[in-house]
Amino acid sequence: MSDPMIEFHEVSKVYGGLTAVDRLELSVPRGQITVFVGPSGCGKTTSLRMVNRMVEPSSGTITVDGRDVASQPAPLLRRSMGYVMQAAGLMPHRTVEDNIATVPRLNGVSRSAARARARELLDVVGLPQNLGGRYPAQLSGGQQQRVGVARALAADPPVLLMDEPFSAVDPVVRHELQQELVRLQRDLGKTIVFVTHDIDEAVLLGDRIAVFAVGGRLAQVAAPEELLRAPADDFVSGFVGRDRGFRHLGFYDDSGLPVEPAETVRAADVPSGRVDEWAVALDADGRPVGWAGPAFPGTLVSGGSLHRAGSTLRSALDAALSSPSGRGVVVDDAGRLLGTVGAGEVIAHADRRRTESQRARAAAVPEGRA
Ligand SMILES: Nc1ncnc2c1ncn2[C@@H]1O[C@H](COP(=O)(O)OP(=O)(O)OP(=O)(O)O)[C@@H](O)[C@H]1O
Repeated sequence: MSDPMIEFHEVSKVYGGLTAVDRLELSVPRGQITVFVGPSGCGKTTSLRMVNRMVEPSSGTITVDGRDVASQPAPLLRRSMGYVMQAAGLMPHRTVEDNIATVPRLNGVSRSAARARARELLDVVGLPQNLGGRYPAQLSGGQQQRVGVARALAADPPVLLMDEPFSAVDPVVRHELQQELVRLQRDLGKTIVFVTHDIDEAVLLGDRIAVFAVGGRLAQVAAPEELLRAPADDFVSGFVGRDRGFRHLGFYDDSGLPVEPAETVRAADVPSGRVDEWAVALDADGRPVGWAGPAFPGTLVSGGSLHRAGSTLRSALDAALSSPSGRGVVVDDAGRLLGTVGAGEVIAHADRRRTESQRARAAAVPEGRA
């Protein structure tokens, strides 16, 4: 690894007779998101907490930016890294602004400067400034998690440790928070270690994924694409799941995927009209709002998911499979209809892409190593 930010050398943690983390050897690259994933009780949280000395290792060493964490006072070390946990962990009797300002205040920043920074950070995490004067209980779960992220960023630490930060919010908000984290990471270039037990979240967020197995053993570290393509052993392939082939479609964009022109009908005409074949119903701006079908005269049938041109084959296949007509609806960035795709075409295309990438990999392997 060219530029590690955090390194675990032979790190173990034993509680009584139980090995929570077993001789962990791992490098976390600078400026990327590394995800620790694995089933419950396999040592992910313990490994994360040893980085900022919330938990002390039984043996081994951990370095951050080349310095042994054991050589630094634990309270200072903790303040030098952002930490976000599942329940946001906000102080209930302090306003949002004061919660965010906590670490800068501990670091000696004046109250007014710390509050100004807090207001700036509300913006960074996508919250309106007027929430700054509220108390945590007056926010939704998703808003509280955003405040938790803002608080972790307040002292501009190079490292963010995140322990299942989005697991308590509903799936829609969770997806929003995940997208935001990817954006933040791109903009701020932090080194992020993110714990989850959800392989989908790991694949979505991780530049690299470390899969932990029961007994605190590191089973595999790899980029998401490699993890799905070549799980190291039965445990990893079982954990990444039977539908890993389907997930893999998320790594191919839709370039070259043939999009067919679609029959269309104006949504306003559907109630009276009859159609001979499936037609996409469009609003006045050319945006799909459903389907008209021969077996459903006069009815606007709700559509499936929409596939935005340029996104992945996974999204294209989902659009096709969720569509009442069997044709996935493809739209442009403004949400206007471009055409349709069928599931068979997506799969045939995925097959072509896979063959191409296998050929490219084979060509890249030095002679004698294939
Ligand atoms: N303070 C503690 N005292 C004793 N045992 C502990 C302590 N903290 C964790 N353990 C044990 O160590 C093992 C690893 O726990 P850890 O919380 O790191 O797992 P995890 O992978 O993060 O699990 P989860 O996904 O459920 O949070 C578990 O068996 C747990 O019961």
